[in-house]
Amino acid sequence: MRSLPFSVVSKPAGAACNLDCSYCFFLSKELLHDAGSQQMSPATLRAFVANQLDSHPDGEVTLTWQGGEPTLRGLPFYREAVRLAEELRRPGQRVTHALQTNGTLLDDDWCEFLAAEGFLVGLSVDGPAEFHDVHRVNKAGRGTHAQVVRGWEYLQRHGVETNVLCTVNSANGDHGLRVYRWFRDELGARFLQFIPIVERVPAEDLALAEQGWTGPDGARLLYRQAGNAVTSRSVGPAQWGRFLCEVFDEWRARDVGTVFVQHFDTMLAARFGQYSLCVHAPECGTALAVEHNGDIYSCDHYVEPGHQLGNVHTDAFSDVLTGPQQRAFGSAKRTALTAQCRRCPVRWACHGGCPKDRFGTSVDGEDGQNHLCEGYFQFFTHSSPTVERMAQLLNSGRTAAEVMREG
Ligand SMILES: C[S@@+](CC[C@H](N)C(=O)[O-])C[C@H]1O[C@@H](n2cnc3c(N)ncnc32)[C@H](O)[C@@H]1O
Ligand code: SF4
Ligand code: SF4
Ligand code: SF4
Repeated sequence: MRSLPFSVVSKPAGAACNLDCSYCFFLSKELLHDAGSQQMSPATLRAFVANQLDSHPDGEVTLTWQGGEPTLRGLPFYREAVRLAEELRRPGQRVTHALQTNGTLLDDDWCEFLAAEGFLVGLSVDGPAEFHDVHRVNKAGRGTHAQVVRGWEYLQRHGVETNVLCTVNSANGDHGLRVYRWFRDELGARFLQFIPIVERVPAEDLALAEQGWTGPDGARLLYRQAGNAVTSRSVGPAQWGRFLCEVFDEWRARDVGTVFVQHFDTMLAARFGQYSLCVHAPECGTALAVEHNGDIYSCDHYVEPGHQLGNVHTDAFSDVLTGPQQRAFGSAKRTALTAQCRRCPVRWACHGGCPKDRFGTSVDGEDGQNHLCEGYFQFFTHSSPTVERMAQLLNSGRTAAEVMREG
């Protein structure tokens, strides 16, 4: 059978984290497991790596570590992961490594290793301190900006390839230009990804969710994609659209070809029928998540009962991907589009957005409209003429950056 291209994020330290970001529902996922260690065992690591390699017999394999905070699993675990990949890979198979981190525990030892092994690192930063420190706090509730910037500096000093992941939320949502310029001019970042915070929650759980998923009596709530209320930490639909438009205008005027913003690259690729971001692809279902105990889930945003597909010890990734449950999960993204989406002029770029955010009502009164639709529509409509022009330039053998000279 032909192997499907797919990706997996895995959680070597489970949902454990040294921070307590107020919008982070991933922390609640520890409730899925019995109390005890959330550390991925050597046996599960081996099964995970072998399963990945077996399911990509001829392609390139990326081992992506996430969390919780994956650096809590310690450097020896990753040295072993790299060694195992080398031991188990077939001739001609290439293995690359990626780590998504809050950056606060990075030091010279870590960064020397990450550089030597060619890791691609995603670093979470929500812009300048005045915004970042609102939500990205440690267990004592203190902002973590200074530690994250120190982590960035270690990464730079050792030449580690780094992407910045910036969530867009209630604190920074009205400041797209300031955030973008800070990344470009003060941090010196060149690869940026913006993720909208949409903390969807049933109305009856909203009060608890606003307190960070733990009530005064210590009651905890397992986060699920359910309900149609959102926390006050979430970005608003129009705010999300304005944020992206502000960043786009600055990028289009100055930075095409020198700063890479995932949403803009994705849009240009979609113009050529290629989909690099599941959120704006016609279908999804090829981005799996693996918990520390090896349990496999449909997607990192659906680590919840009802979406478990198997376990790395017993089920091949290639089988769970092509099984009926996951195929239905992936194609529902297309088949469940509302009539408003189906006739939308920017559907080619948007594709209705992520199913987890489809809890709004369409203009026709139909359920299942993306909560962020207004913002997506605004952004994709605003940027379409420029993207179209870039596509024309590329088709005529020129560079997309030439669009900047055209004013
Ligand atoms: C869950 S963290 C795990 C890795 C690491 N601890 C970090 O912060 O980068 C992965 C990414 O998810 C983002 N994230 C956290 N809470 C989120 C939420 N409610 N919605 C969308 N993304 C979220 C984080 O900001 C981070 O960029
Ligand atoms: S550092 Fe990452 S895992 Fe930890 S609380 Fe923040 S977003 Fe969540
Ligand atoms: S549910 Fe959303 S995040 Fe998950 S694979 Fe589909 S589009 Fe991507
Ligand atoms: S912009 Fe709105 S209507 Fe258009 S495809 Fe996206 S979610 Fe659907």
